[in-house]
Amino acid sequence: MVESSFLYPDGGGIRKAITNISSLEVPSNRTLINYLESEDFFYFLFFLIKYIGVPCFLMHVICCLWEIRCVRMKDHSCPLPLPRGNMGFPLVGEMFHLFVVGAKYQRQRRSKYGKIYRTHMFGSPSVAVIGEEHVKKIVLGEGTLVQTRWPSTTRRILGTDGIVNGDLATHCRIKRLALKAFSPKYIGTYAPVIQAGVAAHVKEWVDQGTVHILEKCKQAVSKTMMTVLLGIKSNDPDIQLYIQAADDIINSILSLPLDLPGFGFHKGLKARELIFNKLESQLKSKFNATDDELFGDSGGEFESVLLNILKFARREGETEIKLCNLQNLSLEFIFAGTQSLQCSCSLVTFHLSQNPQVVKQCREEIKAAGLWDTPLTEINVERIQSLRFIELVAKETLRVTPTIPGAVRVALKTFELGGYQIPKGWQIIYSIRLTHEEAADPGSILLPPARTRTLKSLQSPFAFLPFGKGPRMCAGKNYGMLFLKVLIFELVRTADISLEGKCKIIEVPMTRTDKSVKIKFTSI
Ligand code: HEM
Repeated sequence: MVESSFLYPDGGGIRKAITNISSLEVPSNRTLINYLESEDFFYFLFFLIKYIGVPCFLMHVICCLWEIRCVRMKDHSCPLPLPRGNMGFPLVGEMFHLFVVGAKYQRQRRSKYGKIYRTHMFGSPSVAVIGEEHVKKIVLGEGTLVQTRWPSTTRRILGTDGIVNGDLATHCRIKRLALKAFSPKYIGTYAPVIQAGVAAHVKEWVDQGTVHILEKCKQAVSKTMMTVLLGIKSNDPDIQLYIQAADDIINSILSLPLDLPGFGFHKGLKARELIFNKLESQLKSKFNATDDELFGDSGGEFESVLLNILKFARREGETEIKLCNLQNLSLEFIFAGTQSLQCSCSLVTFHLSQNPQVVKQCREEIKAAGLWDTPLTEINVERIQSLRFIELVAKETLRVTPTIPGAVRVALKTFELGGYQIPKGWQIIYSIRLTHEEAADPGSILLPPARTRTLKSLQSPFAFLPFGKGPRMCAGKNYGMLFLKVLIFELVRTADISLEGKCKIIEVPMTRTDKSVKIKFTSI
């Protein structure tokens, strides 16, 4: 009896109700009226009200209070209303909705509330913004209306002396140097490493026949990035260790900030130390070198992006650069560049597998340029860069399936957007995915690129923004585009590409093929 009242605090009524529910079928010898008047029905009703109705009602009341609390955080000195929307559940806001429903969540909210709506995401009251005219105001408002702010874990792992988390002055100083290192003039110097890497990986995929494409793209991108960006050679005995460290850094960024063994954040800090030590041993001698030594003949040695940045700063004289800036920058490249490029490569391959007509047109372009039979490593990169159709395929992939679906800012002051107020301190999430969708035929799948020339999205600068826009635009855009173009070039020249089994595209937090997706390569 004691046990029974412990389990069923109302003295066994619930047990009875559960038993009644399991035998809910109304016995044939009793009329419905009899059943409704019976004690069984009373228990059933009691169970529903007490254990489902009351908690749901309380939850509803709590959500209403949460909604009121969040809405009261608006700027009362501003006469404009807040955007329409829903603040979700207390504390977690609409994070569950996003992760359970995926990208459909944003589409549902857009059709319900329009192109500007309020929500609660990543622990802050937020406003989601869609559409070129609104997104333009956000991305160009950096420093005046909004600023980029990453979670504290990102700042602790990546550091605050680089582009992503540096103060405005540091951001501008380092970003200018980074953009120079990725300018068309210098991108050509990295091309041979990209071409050799892509050629070797594509050959391996074709030899294997059928591969899990996301995993293979991860390997291809990581190894090449280590060499080109950080200067860690592909034959370094510890290369796998550094690639693993890069993975740990990416995984730790949005983890719980617990520096305890076994936790992602702890792994991230260890990985950071490993890469910092490697760069210190590689770059210290360059920092201590005289101008003659630094700018003299490199003896055919490959010059990485980081080394080029150091050289630009030294050449300019007044631009100061420290080892910590380059160390932070290396982690930022890993964080911002590796995963986005890996995912984009998996998507480009997937789209090629779905569009044989596009593959055929790429082949015709390559043949017309006289590049069909030349080994990839012997082709001058300018020739690949001049292939416009292949470039359109890369852009079209990023338009239809933008790897990074949006970016986050924080309002520096209360301002107006589309007739609504955006209160100071609120988060602004601008959507790249839905801005692309707004500007194009809804639901289109990799349009034949010939049609994309007339597409509004490629003509209007703020309707096509897979790399963002404005002062915070992607620093590695040229590198990413070149990598994708070289990959498309080599894939269509080498093999027929088809999907094996099911197709599954993941849309949150980054757009990519699912790790189970297999692509079959048949040598031609
Ligand atoms: C196809 C691949 C890539 C895509 C789609 C992509 C996209 C983006 C996007 C959307 C942003 C954020 C813009 C914003 O906040 O408004 C960004 C930022 C950034 N990306 Fe990329 N990216 C790619 C590859 C790369 C690569 C390869 C690198 C490095 C070599 C890189 C380095 C960065 C950096 C450093 C930032 C921060 C810029 C800043 O805060 O000023 N990205 N990228």
